[in-house]
Amino acid sequence: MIVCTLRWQKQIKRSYEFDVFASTYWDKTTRINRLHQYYFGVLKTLDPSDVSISRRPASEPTSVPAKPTILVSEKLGEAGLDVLRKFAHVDCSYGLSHDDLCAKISMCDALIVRSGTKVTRGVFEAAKGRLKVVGRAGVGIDNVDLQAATEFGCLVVNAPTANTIAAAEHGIALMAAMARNVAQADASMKSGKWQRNKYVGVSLVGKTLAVMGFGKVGSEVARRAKGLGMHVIAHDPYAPADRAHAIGVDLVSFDKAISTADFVSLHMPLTPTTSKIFNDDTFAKMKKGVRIINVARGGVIDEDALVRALDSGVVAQAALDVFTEEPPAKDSKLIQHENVTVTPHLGASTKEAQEGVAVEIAEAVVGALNGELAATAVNAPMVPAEVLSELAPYVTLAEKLGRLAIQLVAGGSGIKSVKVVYKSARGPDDLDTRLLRAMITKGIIEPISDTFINLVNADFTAKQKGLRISEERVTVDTTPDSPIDSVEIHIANVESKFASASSESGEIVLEGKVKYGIPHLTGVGSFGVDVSLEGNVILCRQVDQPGMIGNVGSILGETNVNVNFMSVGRTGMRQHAIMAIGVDEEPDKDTLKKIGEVPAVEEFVFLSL
Ligand SMILES: NC(=O)c1ccc[n+]([C@@H]2O[C@H](COP(=O)([O-])OP(=O)(O)OC[C@H]3O[C@@H](n4cnc5c(N)ncnc54)[C@H](O)[C@@H]3O)[C@@H](O)[C@H]2O)c1
Ligand SMILES: O=C(O)[C@H](O)COP(=O)(O)O
Repeated sequence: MIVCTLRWQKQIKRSYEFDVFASTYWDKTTRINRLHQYYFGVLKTLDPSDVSISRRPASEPTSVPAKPTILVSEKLGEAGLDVLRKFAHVDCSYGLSHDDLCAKISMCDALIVRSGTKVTRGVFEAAKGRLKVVGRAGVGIDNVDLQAATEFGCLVVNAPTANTIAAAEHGIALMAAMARNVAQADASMKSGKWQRNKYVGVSLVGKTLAVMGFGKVGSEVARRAKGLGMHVIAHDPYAPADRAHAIGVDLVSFDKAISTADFVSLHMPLTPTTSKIFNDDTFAKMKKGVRIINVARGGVIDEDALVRALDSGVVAQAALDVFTEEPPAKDSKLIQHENVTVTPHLGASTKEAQEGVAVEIAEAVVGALNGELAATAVNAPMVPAEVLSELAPYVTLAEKLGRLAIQLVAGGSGIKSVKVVYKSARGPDDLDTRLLRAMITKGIIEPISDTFINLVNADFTAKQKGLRISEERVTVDTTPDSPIDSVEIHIANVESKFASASSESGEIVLEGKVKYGIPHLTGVGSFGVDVSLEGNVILCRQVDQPGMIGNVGSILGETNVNVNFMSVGRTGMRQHAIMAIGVDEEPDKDTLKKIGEVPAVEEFVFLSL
């Protein structure tokens, strides 16, 4: 806490207490300037010489993080915007061109889109590392380049549930409207005609509906179609049969579904496997006169093939909400086809769904910017909150062990494989190590590259750098109250800067534990040590003899380097020992040199955290 006294024309006007941005600004002038930057908008007449500052000794200054900026590139419900505005600067710039989006994105921490914004690799490149989260206010994430997001360490979250019913209702609406020529008859009447014979429709009751993709929307469509008296079958290679049976739906093969249905309703995501899955071949297998509804994604249909199937009468009608290109060309044969009913991607467009989606995505994005792992993460493992809080100190331990390990490798690179051993009283199913593996990867890679590593891109980056991280879980007989007893990092086939860190098998080995919530280094090579990992670490190998702790301690003390922890591990009395010293500051070169010159010190290394 800083106590700041402000004066106008040499009179003391007021004292304020501030949290300053960063506690590292020790000298008074800098701090005054810092406060000026913060308050200048309010105190325009203030001159730096009119501010006196004293640091309140009793408490530590805390940092005031700057508000993040969230760019919303498509219309989002007000309730969602309210959630965002409480936390961030919100820039609602709807309808940006791709170039304008790229120009803005490096000033944004998060981006919220619907299906109309293409979040390409170019967007991630233009973000220059600032973009942390992309929120998709809806289900389909085919407009976001997930591979690029992952490579750039950007989390992608979606809002997968709030528009399900809206989409299902739209599917049913399109099916009924198509079957009874509602749109065509409406247009005809509005052009002054009265064509009762032309628009004779077909009934839904008793007809077979094939639901292709029995997920959230597909199953809701199935439920509603049953209520309309239809016979419903479904195809979904990944859906559990009992969920389908529970609502009286049979799961069948793709060919069976398309060849027996009178109506085919599409509800699968657009993926490389489903792209153009409805094509000349598949239309040829359908019953003549079949009717097709698509509220999923335009790309699952080969649209030229659909036009051919409509022209030949194999497909009697189609009702489409989604298109390969959106908006489609005005003269598109498909859109203009008299047997086709179209809507401009309205499946999710109800007031209720849009408010729900907006809140769902706003909460996910705010949570992600706050460092929480989102439950709807698309490109990162989802770790439940309770697991996360239990693992928190081990996450810190994992990263620090990684950082220490890489600094022990001579040359600092050239590592091909790292083995991590988790010792735990819990069974393997009870121990989620993805987060720990990611943090070890972060600790190992960040000091030797300019890549920022997080849970999103850790595995990808390790693979890209040719680093294989293998994991082994060893069950030990300790208390299962704590998730992990110890974490070990083994790096094989590398030379160590500190020979004593290599075990008998020649691997660099470090072991760490969490004690009272604080990460500790507890093993180096074959030596047991115990040093809390709160600052930097000096490792010294020495001949075990009296006075060593005092000797090294006083060299550090002479240059005001504070020792926060010290421990000695030895092979035997008066034999070799390793002294592990935790230091708050980084000693200068001369101080380190003096430590190396202590006669009993055989080797030493400074490791910064
Ligand atoms: N038109 C709209 O406005 C609108 C609104 C909501 C959802 N959608 C789209 O609808 C689709 C479904 O959404 P959802 O929320 O039900 O998603 P979901 O993930 O709950 O369901 C998709 C289902 O498709 C299945 N599937 C995957 N590959 C398949 C394949 N090759 N064949 C058959 N099934 C396959 C999956 O197993 C899953 O059960 C998505 O494409 C989504 O983008 C569109
Ligand atoms: O995938 C979805 O959620 C739907 O296609 C809705 O897309 P929209 O948010 O652009 O309406």
